[in-house]
Amino acid sequence: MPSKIWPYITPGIPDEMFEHLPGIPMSQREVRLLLIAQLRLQPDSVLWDIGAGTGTIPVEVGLLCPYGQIIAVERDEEVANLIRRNCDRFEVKNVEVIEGNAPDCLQQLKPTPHRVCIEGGRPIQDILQAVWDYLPPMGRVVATAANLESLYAISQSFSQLQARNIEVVQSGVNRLEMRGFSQTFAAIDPIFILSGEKLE
Ligand SMILES: C[S@@+](CC[C@H](N)C(=O)[O-])C[C@H]1O[C@@H](n2cnc3c(N)ncnc32)[C@H](O)[C@@H]1O
Repeated sequence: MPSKIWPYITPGIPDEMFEHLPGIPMSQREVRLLLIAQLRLQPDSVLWDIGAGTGTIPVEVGLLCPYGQIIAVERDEEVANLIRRNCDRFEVKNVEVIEGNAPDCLQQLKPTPHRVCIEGGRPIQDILQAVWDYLPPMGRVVATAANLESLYAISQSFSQLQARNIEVVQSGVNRLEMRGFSQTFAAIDPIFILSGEKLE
């Protein structure tokens, strides 16, 4: 695979075009699309991506929002370097990668965000509470949950924070695959995507 891929029209970059590391989770393309739609981005949005993993969101948003700034927060040094390599691969220049543990590292992030994506970090309630203090009125948070406990925790936090326009979507995506001699539909792990806005 070439080290640089350019140009690429987003959104919806195929998963295999990113460099991945074994054991490091990444948002699957169709789920990523739902998540990006919920962010409701503008060309100059500032996005914090907390628990940025493989860096698929920073790459897609960096390309979609040419005047935007993306701050990718990742606690693991090796994974943070993977995000940098994926940004280089797509020649994305408007992403800054911060190695740090949320929520402790959030106070050092500049500028403050219009949009926040949360896909990693526990306890999720502490991260949501911390993020809320940095959001402007009408700022949006999109958080994902892979299990019932996370769904409940995020939902409860939104309620405590008095988030407005809360939406919850669960993905249900099947992809055609060859299994032996048969073409079979295989399910992608369903994910809950929750979003909410700060009123004031
Ligand atoms: C599900 S993955 C994110 C996948 C990503 N959206 C992608 O498509 O590549 C979650 C990531 O969050 C990171 N993480 C977990 N807790 C964190 C925390 N408290 N602060 C920063 N990063 C964290 C993990 O190291 C992991 O790489």
